[in-house]
Amino acid sequence: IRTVSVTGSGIGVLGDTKTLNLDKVTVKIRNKTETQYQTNDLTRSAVITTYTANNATRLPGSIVYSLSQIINDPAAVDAHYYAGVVYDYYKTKFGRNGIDNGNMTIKSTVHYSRNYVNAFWNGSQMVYGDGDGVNSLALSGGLDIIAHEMTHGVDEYEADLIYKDQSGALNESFSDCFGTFIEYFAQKNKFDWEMGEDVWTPKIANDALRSLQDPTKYGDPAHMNDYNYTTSDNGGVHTNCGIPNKACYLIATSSGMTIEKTEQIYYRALVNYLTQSSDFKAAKEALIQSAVDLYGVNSVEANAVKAAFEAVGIY
Ligand SMILES: CCCCC[C@H](S)C(=O)N[C@@H](Cc1ccccc1)C(=O)N[C@@H](C)C(=O)O
Ligand SMILES: [Ca+2]
Ligand SMILES: [Ca+2]
Ligand SMILES: [Zn+2]
Repeated sequence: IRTVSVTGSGIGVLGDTKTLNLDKVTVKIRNKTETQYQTNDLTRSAVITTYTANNATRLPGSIVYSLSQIINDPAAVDAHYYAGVVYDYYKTKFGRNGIDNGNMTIKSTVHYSRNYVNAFWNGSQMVYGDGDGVNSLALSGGLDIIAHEMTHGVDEYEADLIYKDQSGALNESFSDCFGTFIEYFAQKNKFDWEMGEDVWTPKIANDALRSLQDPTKYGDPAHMNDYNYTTSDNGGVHTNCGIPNKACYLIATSSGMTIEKTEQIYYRALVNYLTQSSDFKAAKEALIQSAVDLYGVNSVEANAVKAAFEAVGIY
């Protein structure tokens, strides 16, 4: 087997052409050799490998490859390309070496199951469904979704927030916040405070799965008074995240604040202060302390964090 890094391309879920870093491998199949261009990106300090489950559920499945430098699998094209974008974000903004800060291989699997309208981090890798064409297109087509999933990986090596009730809603919220920060970093022209909009309900315009700016737009709470006490969805982690999500939006859009300052505060809290059992109040304290560390006691930044969490009912 001989491998060498080459540049290829492919069309993404939304029909756009993306340049891809591929691995040109000569394999022996019985008594003949075949040259494969595999979705294995060796150009960064962390290897990025993209697999297909071929609509089954065994993980990671098989590496996506082509006999030419064109990858003819839109879901794989976007999963492969956007994983690199998210790696570059964490490296550029915080000097972080990928998911574990040790340049572990970044693995994604696309075409998981059938008509699967979801995506997840399974503790070791990212997994994406194809959607069902009505509720969503293939989920790897949304950069904010990929950033959401890869941030779960980062969380696992840092705070490792328990995926239940308030710590679980925080876990979801940090993934939504960094999903939004990363969309701003990479696609300022497509930046918004909503989640999944690029692939959500192809037949309906201007909608998304969640909004950080106005969680109530999609039926999620934006204040502690409306916290959903439920046992479903691990204590409503995908709805109650609206409360810290709203706080994040308020922080970033407060006077004197920027997304660049907000993401530094959030990253420092995730790495230095949050723990597995942190609840919303602990998150408020962690984020205020992070802002104090970075910008000073009683700073505009620290006060913006305090005011935002109080505005959503967390004192
Ligand atoms: C087995 C199901 C596991 C769901 C948990 C994953 S991390 C998750 O939160 N997935 C995101 C995907 C996403 C993200 C942003 C925008 C759109 C969709 C999620 O929010 N899933 C929703 C649909 C859910 O599981 O309720
Ligand atoms: Ca978005
Ligand atoms: Ca839509
Ligand atoms: Zn999630």
